[in-house]
Amino acid sequence: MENSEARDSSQCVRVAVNIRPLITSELLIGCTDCITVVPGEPQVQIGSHAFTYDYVYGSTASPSTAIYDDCVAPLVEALVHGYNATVLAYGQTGSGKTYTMGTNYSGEGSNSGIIPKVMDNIFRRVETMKDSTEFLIRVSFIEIFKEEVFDLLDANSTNLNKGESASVLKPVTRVPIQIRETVNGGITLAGVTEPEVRSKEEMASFLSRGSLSRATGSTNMNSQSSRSHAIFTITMEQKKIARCQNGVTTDDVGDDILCAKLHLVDLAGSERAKRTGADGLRFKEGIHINKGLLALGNVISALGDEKKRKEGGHVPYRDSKQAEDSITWKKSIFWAMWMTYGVVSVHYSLHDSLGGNSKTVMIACVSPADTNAEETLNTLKYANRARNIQNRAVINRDPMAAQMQRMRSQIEQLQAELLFYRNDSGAPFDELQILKHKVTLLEASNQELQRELQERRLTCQHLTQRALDAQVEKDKLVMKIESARNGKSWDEIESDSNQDVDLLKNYVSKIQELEGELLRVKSTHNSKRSRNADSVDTDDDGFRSKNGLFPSLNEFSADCDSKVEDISDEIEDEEKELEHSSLQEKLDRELKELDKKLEQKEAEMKRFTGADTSVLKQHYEKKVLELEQEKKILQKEIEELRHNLSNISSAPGDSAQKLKEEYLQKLNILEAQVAELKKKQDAQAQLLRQKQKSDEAAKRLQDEIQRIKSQKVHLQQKIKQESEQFRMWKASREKEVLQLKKEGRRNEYEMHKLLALNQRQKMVLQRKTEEASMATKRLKELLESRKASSRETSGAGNGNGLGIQALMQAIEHELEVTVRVHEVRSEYERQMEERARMANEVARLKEESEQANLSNCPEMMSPGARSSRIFALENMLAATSSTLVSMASQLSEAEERERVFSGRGRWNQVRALTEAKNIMNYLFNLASSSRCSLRDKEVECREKAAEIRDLKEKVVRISSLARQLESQKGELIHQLKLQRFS
Ligand SMILES: Nc1ncnc2c1ncn2[C@@H]1O[C@H](COP(=O)(O)OP(=O)(O)OP(=O)(O)O)[C@@H](O)[C@H]1O
Repeated sequence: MENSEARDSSQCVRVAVNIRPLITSELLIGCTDCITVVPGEPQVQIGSHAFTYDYVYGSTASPSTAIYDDCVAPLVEALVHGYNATVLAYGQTGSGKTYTMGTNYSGEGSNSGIIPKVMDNIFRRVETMKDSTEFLIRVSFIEIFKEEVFDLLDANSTNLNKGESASVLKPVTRVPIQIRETVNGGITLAGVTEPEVRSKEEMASFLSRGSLSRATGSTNMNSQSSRSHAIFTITMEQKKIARCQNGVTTDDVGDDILCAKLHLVDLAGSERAKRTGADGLRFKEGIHINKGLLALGNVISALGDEKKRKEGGHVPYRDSKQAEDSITWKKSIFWAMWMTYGVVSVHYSLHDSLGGNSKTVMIACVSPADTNAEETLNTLKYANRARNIQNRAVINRDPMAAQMQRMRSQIEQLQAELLFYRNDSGAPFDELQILKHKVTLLEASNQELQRELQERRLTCQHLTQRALDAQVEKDKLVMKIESARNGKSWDEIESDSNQDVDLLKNYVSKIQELEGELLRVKSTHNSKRSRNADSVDTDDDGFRSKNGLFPSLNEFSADCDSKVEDISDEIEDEEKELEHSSLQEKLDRELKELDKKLEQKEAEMKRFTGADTSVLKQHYEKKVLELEQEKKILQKEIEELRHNLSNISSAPGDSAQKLKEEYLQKLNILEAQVAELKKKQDAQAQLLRQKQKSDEAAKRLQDEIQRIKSQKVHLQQKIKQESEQFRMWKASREKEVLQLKKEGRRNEYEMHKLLALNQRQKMVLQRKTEEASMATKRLKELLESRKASSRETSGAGNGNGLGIQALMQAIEHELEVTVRVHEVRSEYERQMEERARMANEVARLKEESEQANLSNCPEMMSPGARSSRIFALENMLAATSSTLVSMASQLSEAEERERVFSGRGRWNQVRALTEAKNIMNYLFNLASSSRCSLRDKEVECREKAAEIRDLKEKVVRISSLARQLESQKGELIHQLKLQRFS
């Protein structure tokens, strides 16, 4: 069970890079941002180096506030599940480690930083789980200061009272904690204060108490520099609460006790004494800090080296060979830290093996300033190596509880097996079988789905490729047709097309890119246009890709934005003109329509007014009257006839009868005439009504014509107004353009002047850069040759004559390299000083210009001259930046090789080289400080040499004298002997 857990949770150390913004002190000396973050990728670039991490924050990547959610929250979750976890902030001094970790917590309200958020999250989790789990939470807060461990929560040895300045340390009153080795190879910190905490507030009070006690000091690079490595540890023990069911305590939760630790580490920052301006106590602290960090770097290197990891190579947990061999290991704090605090805390049984029982996140904090490029590069390299460290986090159970758990699961397994062998078809076994079967089925279907997915992916790729090929093929054919039309022979076409295939492919992809860009520009244009003028018909179909294959159409890369901005002015003008012309068109169209309507209405009107309606009316009315009178006369006649008829009918006789008939006939005729007249009268009345109606219609028509006419006038006015507005706009625009052209000419002249100045300055800069690059090139060569010679040395080795010769050669190389490094570094520092001077001048000039603007006082320098000077200086500042970064890169490489070289364990060689280097450094110091005394010494030496020459001459004379005396003596002895014989 634990093994599988261990395998599951095996993972690399995750690394996040946090780039803080440029701070005021950096901006004041003209620093620029030298780190680029690849958009959308966790990748950073500095100079020619590029690194990829798990996360990158700041400098336009994700905001730093997201660090907690992305990197730390999962670790808090892991802690609750029983895993050890570590968050480690690493980086140069002043790079923002304390800010990021929130280690300088000073109470409520200061909630920025990781630790306050961790506290909050832990207690929220505890609150949600308190019904089912019992928690015991403890905290400890220690610092490693000058290779000693101090307890920041120990009330007796706390070196500071609240409010006391951090820089007034009283180390005498603090007693370091003893580091003890445990039986199983681990180490413990004896008697460290580990109080239990029950609430977030309680935990926060311990954090702020420890923060106040932490050793801090002021340096040139950070006014509140942490001088120690601080580790805030939260230990969480948890046990499931047993529940009572029907009066019986259920046993299913077991005796599982989980105990895990979360270490929040804020390391002291690496520093260069020269840049921090550290001396005395600070300088010594700096040495300790750097020494510890170097050891840490070596551990990270070794752990991140895959080859070493596979071979089970040596990991220098302790900072030197001697430390590993002797009991001084206690002083090697990094070993202690790594081992105890889980960052890479090894499986104790494997002692020096690689990886640790912890889920670890390293936050590499960097400053983006180019003055810090060298240190930033070193931090990025270390962070990159740390990514390769493999940890194997396991759930930390109480050993006894874990044993019990193991035994319990073993019993369960045995019981299941027993049931199986007895062929007992009990329900739980059946259930188990069913579940097993289900799992198998699900696994099979999962596999099937994955296979299908894979196939689909392949098909998709295949289809995309085919579509691309088809496009190429189509273009090829179009080209062939074109060539055939141009009268080329078939062979020529064939050979041309073979040559053109690659070209075509390139073009297709190029077109693809360009279309993407065009579409993007077009879409921006369209969106603007649609916002500004609804009536404008867009014709963007032509710009739309005819081929849906190209995914690049959807990619709107950021670099297009700038182009769009550049042409947006032009587009605006075009838009305005388009808008105007389309409006004019629209109004013209409307006007034409009105004219047409008017014509129609007028034609209709004419039809009405064609005949003289009043005459017609009079005529009809007259006619009606006449008919009326005629009718009356006829009716009167009828009346008379009726009367006569009645008279006659009463008279007897034939004649009366005849008259009666005659009258009756006449009456009938008259009545028919009256009926006829009545009909005519009705028709006339009908005509009159119709006439009235048409009059009304004519009136309406007249009104409408009137309305249309007024509309037309209104429209004409509008057109006139619009044209006038457009004319005015165009005039103002032309005026503007003229002004801009004038200004442009002036600027061009100014620019020519500046360019000439810039050219001159560039030449100076180029010369300087060339000098610098020559130096760095030479350094590179030397580093290369040193690498080669170190290989030779290791090949020859073993103390024989050749080995010694090679060693001597290596030492010589080493010395030469040291000299070059020294030269490059002084050039680097000189450049930085120069840059700071330029930045000061720029700031001064800007301030002067502001003051001149405000007070209107006579200026010391003309504005043109000042702005050209500022421009030139800013150009030079920008140019220096890249030189600085490249030099920093060379220096970092030199340092890196040095580290690798010294990390190889060839102690004799290293010692010899170190001594030689010490002598070299000593000589450098001596040379710079006592050139005058050397001259005196030279004079003295010359005098002494003259003395020696005199003495030598004397000696020669004396010895010849002595020889003469000797021969005289011999002669005398000879004569004496002869005399004696004679
Ligand atoms: N993300 C950030 N945003 C704004 N300012 C920041 C940020 N990170 C750091 N700073 C500022 O940078 C300065 C240095 O930060 P900090 O003290 O955290 O650095 P450090 O790496 O802990 O340094 P040292 O190793 O010397 O202790 C502080 O003034 C801090 O306010």
